[in-house]
Amino acid sequence: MMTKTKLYTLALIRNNSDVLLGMKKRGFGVGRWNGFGGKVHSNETVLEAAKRELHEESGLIVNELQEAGLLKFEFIGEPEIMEVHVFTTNKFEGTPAESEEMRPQWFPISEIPFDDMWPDDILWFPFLLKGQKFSGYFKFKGHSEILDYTLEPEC
Ligand SMILES: Cc1cc(-c2ccco2)c2oc(N)nc2c1
Repeated sequence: MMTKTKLYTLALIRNNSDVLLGMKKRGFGVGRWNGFGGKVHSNETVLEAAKRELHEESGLIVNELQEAGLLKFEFIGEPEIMEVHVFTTNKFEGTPAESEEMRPQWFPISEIPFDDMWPDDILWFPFLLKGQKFSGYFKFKGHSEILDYTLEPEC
């Protein structure tokens, strides 16, 4: 089967020792805490999409996002590979506000709710929190079982 890569963004906002997560209220990943992001439109760059999605989902305005990592997700039996560009910043304007998609909440980095997040997160968050860029590939069976993965720091 021919696989097709689709671009997504994911932004993790920091404020000193806290990280901003959103509870997904509907759609893909519903019921899990995650960063803010979504699909990249054909008329925008990945960076523009990351800023747009963050604003749509959290109300925050960011002028700069730094690249944090790259994650590729494959699902057994599905042709699409999700190529997720991960960004982070601690420079933002505004106060997080609930949207139709997301309910935002600040978490101390010592209390990140990994049990209620995508199962890959506990694996790559340490790189993110250390400011070490990373590149990962995860093969999922359904939405909760990782069959195998690769994950490495990228310089
Ligand atoms: C399979 C998968 C997808 C995403 C995703 C979709 C759009 C943005 O991210 C994830 O995000 C996280 N943290 N794990 C994830 C697993």
